Amino acid sequence: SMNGSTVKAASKTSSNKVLVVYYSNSGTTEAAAKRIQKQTGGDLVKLKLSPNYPSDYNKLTKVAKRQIDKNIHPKILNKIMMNKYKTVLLGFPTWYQRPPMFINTFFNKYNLKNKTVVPFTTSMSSPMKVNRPYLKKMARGKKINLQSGFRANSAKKTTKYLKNNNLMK
Ligand SMILES: Cc1cc2nc3c(=O)[nH]c(=O)nc-3n(C[C@H](O)[C@H](O)[C@H](O)COP(=O)(O)O)c2cc1C
Repeated sequence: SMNGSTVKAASKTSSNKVLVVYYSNSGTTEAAAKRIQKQTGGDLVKLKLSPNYPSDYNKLTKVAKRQIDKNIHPKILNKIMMNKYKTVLLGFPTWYQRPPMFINTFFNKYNLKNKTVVPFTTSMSSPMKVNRPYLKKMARGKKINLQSGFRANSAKKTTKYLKNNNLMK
């Protein structure tokens, strides 16, 4: 039947599960990811990187800049069973007007074919859209349903995006 309980049961099958996967250095993206996890009812995974980034701001800026200049893709150590998920919310801080270089690794390491990937970022002021050309390039040719995503600094705007995109649990 098409009653509400049938629809609800169907939405809980494992292939419809949401993954919220993120990296955060100073905690802003982490706070956003935890809010998004609660709102979507998804699984939460923090990326473990090798080498790990320094927390000291000046050191971090140097390491992050060098990775861009040398096209370094840091290792991601997490094993993630991607086949469990249909939708992947991918969170990262915006660094130098673009995604950090481990996001390249993310798109290469995991099989995201036929999945919806919803990027979200936190930043001092840069909008999500500065990241888009880079993300589009990373997703190219992989049959990924890449969404425009959102800047997650504002809880209100996050809620609005999740509602508009039918991602609330
Ligand atoms: C290396 C580096 C580069 C950054 N570049 C930008 C930038 O281009 N635009 C911006 O608005 N904020 C920039 N920021 C600020 C971070 O995006 C912002 O503080 C973010 O919320 C940090 O997330 P986190 O606390 O999860 O690590 C930069 C910060 C760092 C450390």
